[in-house]
Amino acid sequence: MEPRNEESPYGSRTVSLEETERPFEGDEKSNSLNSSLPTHLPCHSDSRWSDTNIYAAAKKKKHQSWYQLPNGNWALGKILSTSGVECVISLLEGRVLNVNAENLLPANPDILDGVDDLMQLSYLNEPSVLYNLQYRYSQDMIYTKAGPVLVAINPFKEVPLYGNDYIEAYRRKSIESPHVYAIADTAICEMIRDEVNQSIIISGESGAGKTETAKIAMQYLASLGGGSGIEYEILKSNPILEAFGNAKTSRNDNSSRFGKLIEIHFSQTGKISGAKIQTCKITCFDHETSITVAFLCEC
Ligand SMILES: Nc1ncnc2c1ncn2[C@@H]1O[C@H](COP(=O)(O)OP(=O)(O)OP(=O)(O)O)[C@@H](O)[C@H]1O
Repeated sequence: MEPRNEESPYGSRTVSLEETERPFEGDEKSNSLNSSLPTHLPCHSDSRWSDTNIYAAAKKKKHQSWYQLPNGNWALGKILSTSGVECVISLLEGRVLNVNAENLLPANPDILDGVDDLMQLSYLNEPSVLYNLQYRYSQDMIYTKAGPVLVAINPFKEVPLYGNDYIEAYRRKSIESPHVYAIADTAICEMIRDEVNQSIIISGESGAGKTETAKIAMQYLASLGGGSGIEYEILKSNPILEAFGNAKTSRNDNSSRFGKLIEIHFSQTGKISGAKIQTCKITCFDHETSITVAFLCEC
C-alpha cells in the first residue's frame, strides 16, 4: 500500500462525528470490510475522481456510500439526508453520523458484488475495489481482472484452481474466470498469431506470491509440451534455484533473494524449445523487497 496522500481530501481533514440514538434498519451488504481494511488507504483528490462525488451519486439513486472513519477504515452506510455539505449517514454497524459529504464515496449496487473484472464496477473508487477483492477472496476466488491486468491475492492455503483439468479447460477456453492460466494462454496465442515476443510481468511486495504465480504460469506453458522433455527441465530448475537463492525472512519463509528473468523459447509450432534464466540482485527498502519476475516468451 502506498503511503497516505497528505493532499487528499480524506487525509488531513478533521472529521466531526455526531452520533445519535437513531436505530439502524439493516442492509444487505456485509460490514465485515470495515475492520479488515487497511488503515492507511491511498486517496485521490484528482479531478478524475470528481464524478464519484457523493452529491451526484446520492441524487441519481439512493446508493449506499463508503465513509472513511478517522482511523482510515472504510465503513458502509446509507445516506439518510443531505443538507449543504453535510450528510446524515447510517452505518451498517448501527451508528448514525453527521458527516462532511466530501468524506463519502459512492458504493456500487449489490448486483455488482464480486464482479470478475474491476472495470465492470460503476464506481471505481478505492473502497469499492477493496470490497470487491475481499468479497471474491472470501469465496476462494483469488484472481480478479482489472482490464488487461490480473490481480492475484495470496490465499496462503491450497485452493482448488490448478492442475491438468483446469489447464485443459483454459486451453479449450471453456472457463472464462480470471486466472494465471488465462494470462499465459493469451500470451501464447498472441505470440503465435502475431509472431511477436510476449512478456508477463509479475510484481508485488515480498510474500505476495510472485514466485508461486510464476511457477503456475510456467506449469501452464510446460503443459504445451516441448517434445524432448525440456519443459520439465525448466520446471525442475525452480527448486534448485530456490535452494541457492531463497531464505526465510519476517515476511516470507521462502523469500527469493534475487530477481528472475526467465526467457522461454518456442518453436514455430508453439512447442517449448529452450529457456534461459537470468538472476539479478534485488534492492531492499526497509527490509521489504518488491521484485519483478518477468517472463519473455520468444518465438
Ligand atoms: N497461489 C497460491 N496458492 C497457495 N499458496 C500460495 C500461493 N501463492 C503464494 N502462496 C503462499 O505464499 C508464500 C509466499 O509466496 P511467494 O514466495 O511466491 O512470494 P513472493 O512474492 O515471491 O515473495 P518474495 O518477494 O519474498 O520472494 C508461498 O510460500 C506459499 O505458501
